[in-house]
Amino acid sequence: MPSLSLTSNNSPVDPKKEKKMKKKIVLETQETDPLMVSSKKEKKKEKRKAVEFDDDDEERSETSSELGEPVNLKKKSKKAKVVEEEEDEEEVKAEDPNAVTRFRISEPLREALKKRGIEALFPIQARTFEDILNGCDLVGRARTGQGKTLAFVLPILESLVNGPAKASRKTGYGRPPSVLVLLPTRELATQVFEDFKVYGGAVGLNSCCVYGGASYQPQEFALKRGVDIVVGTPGRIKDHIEKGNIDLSLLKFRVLDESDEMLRMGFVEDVELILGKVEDVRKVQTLLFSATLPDWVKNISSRFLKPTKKTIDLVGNEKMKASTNVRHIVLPCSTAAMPQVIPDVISCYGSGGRTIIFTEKRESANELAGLLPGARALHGEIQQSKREVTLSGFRSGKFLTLVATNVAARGLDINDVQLIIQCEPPNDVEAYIHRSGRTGRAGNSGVAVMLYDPRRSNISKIQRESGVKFEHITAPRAEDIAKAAGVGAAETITQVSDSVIPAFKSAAENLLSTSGLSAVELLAKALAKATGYTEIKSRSLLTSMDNHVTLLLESGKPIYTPSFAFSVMRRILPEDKVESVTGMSLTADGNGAVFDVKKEDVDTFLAAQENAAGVNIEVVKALPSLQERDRPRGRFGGGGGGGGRGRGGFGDRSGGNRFSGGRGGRGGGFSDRRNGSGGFQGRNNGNKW
Ligand SMILES: Nc1ncnc2c1ncn2[C@@H]1O[C@H](COP(=O)(O)OP(=O)(O)OP(=O)(O)O)[C@@H](O)[C@H]1O
Repeated sequence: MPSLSLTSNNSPVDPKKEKKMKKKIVLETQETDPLMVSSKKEKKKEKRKAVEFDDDDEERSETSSELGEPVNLKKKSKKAKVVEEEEDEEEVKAEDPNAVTRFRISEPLREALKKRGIEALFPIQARTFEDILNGCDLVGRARTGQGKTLAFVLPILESLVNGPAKASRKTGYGRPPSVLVLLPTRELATQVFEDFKVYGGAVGLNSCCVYGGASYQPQEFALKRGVDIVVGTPGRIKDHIEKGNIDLSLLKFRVLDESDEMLRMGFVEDVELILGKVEDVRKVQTLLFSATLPDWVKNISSRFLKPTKKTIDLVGNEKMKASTNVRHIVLPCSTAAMPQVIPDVISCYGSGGRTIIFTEKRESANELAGLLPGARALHGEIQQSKREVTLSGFRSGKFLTLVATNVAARGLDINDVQLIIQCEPPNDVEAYIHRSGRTGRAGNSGVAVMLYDPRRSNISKIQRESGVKFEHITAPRAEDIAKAAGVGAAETITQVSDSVIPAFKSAAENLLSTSGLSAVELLAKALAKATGYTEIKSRSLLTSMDNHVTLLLESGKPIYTPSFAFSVMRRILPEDKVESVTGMSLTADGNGAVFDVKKEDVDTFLAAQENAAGVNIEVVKALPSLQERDRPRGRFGGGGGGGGRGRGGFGDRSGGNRFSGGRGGRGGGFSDRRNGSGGFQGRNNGNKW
């Protein structure tokens, strides 16, 4: 039974309810004031008063009791302690300059935020809130995962229900939208729509999401019925405008999220057409957000935003443009080695959470998803309904590895993504920043591993432009993975019931007496077998290929070309052995060449140096710095081979140019319109997501 206290009119009130009422009054007072409502001192005073009032009441009721005064007093001091603790906690929250209570955010929105565990705004939200609510056009930039979505969702909603946009906003059946949000991908549109649904719903505003690949009818229906917020991809929105389903005459806000991607992808015309439908631009507020804002986007943005626009750039000239919550790692790996290396990278760096693997091409995504146990592919060629099922399965944890093209690079916010693997460095730094930013979100940490061809990859360019200082590692060694597996297996063995011992004891004794191995050695073998190991494969440092070893060749004079290295080897080794060499790369100092040979050929190569004076061949213990070349001939395979044989230095003989390609800059595809045949078809060139 809750204890009752007496109010001034002596009617009994549940103290919990009373406290809530008092709290509400305090919040309401705050709402009437603009930003930081009452000063800290005033707040303290108010609270102190409230507590004193509580105490008085309790004292009155306590003293009116005839029994057990000491008990009651004890109770009171405990309660007072709790109140004090609560007060301290609230003070800490209130002291946070970004506490939600310090902004002009109304009660229902605050409650909705609280339900999702949000009590303070992130810096980009805090820095842009007032400007947006006051009606400014704004360009906002913050690193990935820093909460840019709520940075526009919250002030827009607040403006519509309590702010400047309220007066002229239409309500009722068939109302035209007040807000239009454009995003580059369907998945992202759905995600942002979810936020508008939750927070907009809390203040009585409704939203709808329109994108290609989905049926027109339900979208038309929702638009005709009347909606406050429309979220979608440019192609389908343009279609709806042309069909007369979207009337922008009373639009109050237009938002370009991931603006650089939308404009870069050849959407400039669509976006311009859509934005151009607004007759009186003075009445519309335009907001533009992204983690990356190349200069050319800034220039274009001046066409869409008013000259008085504000720019809040939390990255600015800081060297590091990518997420600072992410460990950025690079690992040399050939295409052929990926199916073996990727599972090991996941076991070493995935922390048991979700992993997203990025490939450049759809076929590579399919192929890799087929090779990795429990992985699914996501790209633009997959039917929309299947794309949605795949993404929701990944979000809900039905499977933990998603192999995706750039369709998943932007904006996607998926819980517990611990690891990002990029199968090759992307062509532009923005793609690196966004892909690696799918982990390490909202203050959490994560790991991004990028696989690369040490001779051709533009790692130093990405490093320079993103400000990331890459950590260089080699593929997890089989010994390390086996060791970790052995520890786990040893634990499970102790859990095996003793009841099995009699059945296996005589076989064990027999083995011990005949094998010539010690008990420990035999047990080690048993653990290996239990974890699926029958041998430990050596892995090349250069290409990460199993059962390959990386060797260094020096000839006593500079080695300027791979052909020269091959010609040196031809003098001392049989042709078939020279032919079997893969991954030929020149060292950065110009004095040597590194390459991979099969494990069983190592001795032949090491012995061959005896045949020529001045030639040195040795096993590489740590990969030296290598010369980087541009990638004119596509990645993995094609060119680069020695001796004019045209064989790929990185030896992807099986798949030709599978992981090659890249995006053709502007005009690369994405078209989620008309035929509904997959949203990322290149319009102007072959950018196949
Ligand atoms: N004030 C906040 N407090 C706690 N969590 C928040 C807050 N604001 C946003 N979040 C959470 O942070 C995560 C990242 O937010 P969001 O997706 O908006 O980031 P972003 O900056 O748009 O990232 P990207 O550049 O990758 O698109 C989301 O899960 C979101 O719910």
